[in-house]
Amino acid sequence: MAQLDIRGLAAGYGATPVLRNLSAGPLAEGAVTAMLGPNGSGKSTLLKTLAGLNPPTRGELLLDGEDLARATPARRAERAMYMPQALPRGVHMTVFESVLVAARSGSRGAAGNDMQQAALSAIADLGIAALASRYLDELSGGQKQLASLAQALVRRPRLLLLDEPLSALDLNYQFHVMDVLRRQTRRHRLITLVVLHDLNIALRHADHALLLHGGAIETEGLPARVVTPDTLRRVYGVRARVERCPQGQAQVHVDGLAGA
Ligand SMILES: Nc1ncnc2c1ncn2[C@@H]1O[C@H](COP(=O)(O)OP(=O)(O)OP(=O)(O)O)[C@@H](O)[C@H]1O
Repeated sequence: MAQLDIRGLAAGYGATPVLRNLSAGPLAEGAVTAMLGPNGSGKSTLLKTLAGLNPPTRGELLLDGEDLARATPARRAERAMYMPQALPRGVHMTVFESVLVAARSGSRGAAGNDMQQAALSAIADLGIAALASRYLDELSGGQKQLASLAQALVRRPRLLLLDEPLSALDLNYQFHVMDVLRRQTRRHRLITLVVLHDLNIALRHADHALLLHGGAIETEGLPARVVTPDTLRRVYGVRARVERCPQGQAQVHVDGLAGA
């Protein structure tokens, strides 16, 4: 079955449980799923568990029917690519070299020229061709984030896990990156999960949304069905409206804190 199914997942840190009996999906291939929820609700923990960095204490993570929780690290690395919230520092490599290394680590026997071409086109897709020969440790925060996205996308994993990939990006790049993510997810039939705090971006660009609250899924479905005044009050504690702008796009307007 071509999809990701999360069933009865429990995970945490040492004796501290974070995710409790969490089930979500099926998340379809070719779809971008926005992972939403307040600070500390368990979004990064869920991504890290999917990436194999934080083994679950219970449950199944079925990717195309295969349980990732029981896969070897090598098999998981082949199938899933995880981009953390905090990017590695002090890597003295050019953007092009870093994307080429990522392309090689994900390739299955592709020729050298093909990988160079793939690296160049991942860099061009993200609109950072001008940065190709710059060193990663000399880039701005947003530029580094774009280079990391190029490294993630060039791998073309089955499961793409991105933790707040827009956090350092300006308005133009936020839109552009979500557009690239959607196109690549469709074209290469990826299953993409992206942690977002901007609900309007989720409404505008995601195909599906998961809303976490206290380590469990509060609700899941089409973004416009997940992001509602009711869920915003219950989960984020705000009074908000979700209204369509004149162009028809749903947008969140926060009027104040719930109870204020
Ligand atoms: N390494 C860790 N050790 C112990 N507890 C942790 C660790 N990392 C996270 N936690 C706890 O797990 C809970 C969920 O954290 P997580 O990082 O998954 O939340 P999040 O939804 O990604 O939050 P944010 O939006 O702030 O990034 C929090 O209560 C947090 O304090």
